[in-house]
Amino acid sequence: MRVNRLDLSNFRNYQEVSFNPHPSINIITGSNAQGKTNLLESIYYTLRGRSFRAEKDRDVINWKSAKTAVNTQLETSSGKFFIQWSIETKGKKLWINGAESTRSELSPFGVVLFSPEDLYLVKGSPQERRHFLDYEVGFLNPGYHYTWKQYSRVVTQRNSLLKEIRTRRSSQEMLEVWDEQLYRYGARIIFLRLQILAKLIPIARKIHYGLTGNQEELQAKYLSSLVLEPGLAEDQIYDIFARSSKKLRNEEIQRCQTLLGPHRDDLSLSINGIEAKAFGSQGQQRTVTLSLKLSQLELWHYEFGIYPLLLLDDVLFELDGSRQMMLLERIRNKVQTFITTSFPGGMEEQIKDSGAIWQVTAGNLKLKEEY
Ligand SMILES: Nc1ncnc2c1ncn2[C@@H]1O[C@H](COP(=O)(O)OP(=O)(O)OP(=O)(O)O)[C@@H](O)[C@H]1O
Repeated sequence: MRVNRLDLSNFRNYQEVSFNPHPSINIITGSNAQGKTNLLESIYYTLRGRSFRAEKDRDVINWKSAKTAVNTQLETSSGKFFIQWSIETKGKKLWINGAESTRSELSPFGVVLFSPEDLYLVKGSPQERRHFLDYEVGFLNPGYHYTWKQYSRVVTQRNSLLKEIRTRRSSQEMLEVWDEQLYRYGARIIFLRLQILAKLIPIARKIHYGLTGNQEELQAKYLSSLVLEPGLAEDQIYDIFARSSKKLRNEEIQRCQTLLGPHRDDLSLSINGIEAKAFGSQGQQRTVTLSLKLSQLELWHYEFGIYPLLLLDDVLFELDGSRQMMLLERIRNKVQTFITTSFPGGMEEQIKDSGAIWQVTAGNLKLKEEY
């Protein structure tokens, strides 16, 4: 899958810009605050229908304008697609090949982003790792998001009810209704997460081993708030969830909180048997994140037969030379990649025959060198 052309009109600090990226590696360079990340953001927006950093859609509209347009010509193994976004303060619209469409119709088009914030995947709270499981790999199963939304709703409602039972001494009868839904959606989420991880982890381990010159072994394990043995079916997880939850009923009422379930789970990540969060160096944590991100690419390819786009925002050059080389070898002529950096020194040699360097200056983009 690749972007053949991107036209931006009043997107962040770009007024009118056309970009015909290289089919393989694109290095976007320039001083600070020139628009490198904004360019990546526009590509991400095209494919996900939201920004990876703006809280509100209107933030991406150029300050001097009332609306922005992002038009992208995309090519995949199933054909050519023209994706148009029009974003205004009052709302946004999407057209795919001229027909008004919804965001969910973008699901066949994949994009994997690695930005500095993603380092929290290793060093952040369990919530960051659950976010990875729910938003970044959950999409591989079409029913995942629906189940996850239903589950979140049930947890919120159940927590309010627990509070009511405690403060107003209401009857516990209503809890039964929510409990059944909690176990059903919860067991499904855990089951799907385990299924996805069973595919993702072996790929990530292999990539990590390669990126570290066969020096480091990555271990990743799902940490559930329930006591689960390997290989359980969904209804077995349901039963364990129900049994364990009933034992905690009184404590849940006292604390007004649902204490068990996938919203309390985590993913443990270690390198050569040592916990990456507490003991990994910055470079090691970065490599673990990169291995997980690259395994997303491979998993997507395995499931759908095409590689998504890869966006690396300010992260490649924090890796040492050999890890950079290994990364570029993996993606060269296979994955269309966009890499931002203020220091492209030495890249010319590495992207030989397979990339281009672009210069961004105050919202203007120009081809610096093509290889
Ligand atoms: N809605 C907007 N309209 C106009 N300009 C904007 C808008 N939002 C952000 N900017 C400006 O865009 C500029 C470039 O931002 P961007 O984050 O892309 O920089 P960058 O080149 O990636 O820099 P760095 O190397 O520091 O990460 C900033 O100076 C910012 O003020």
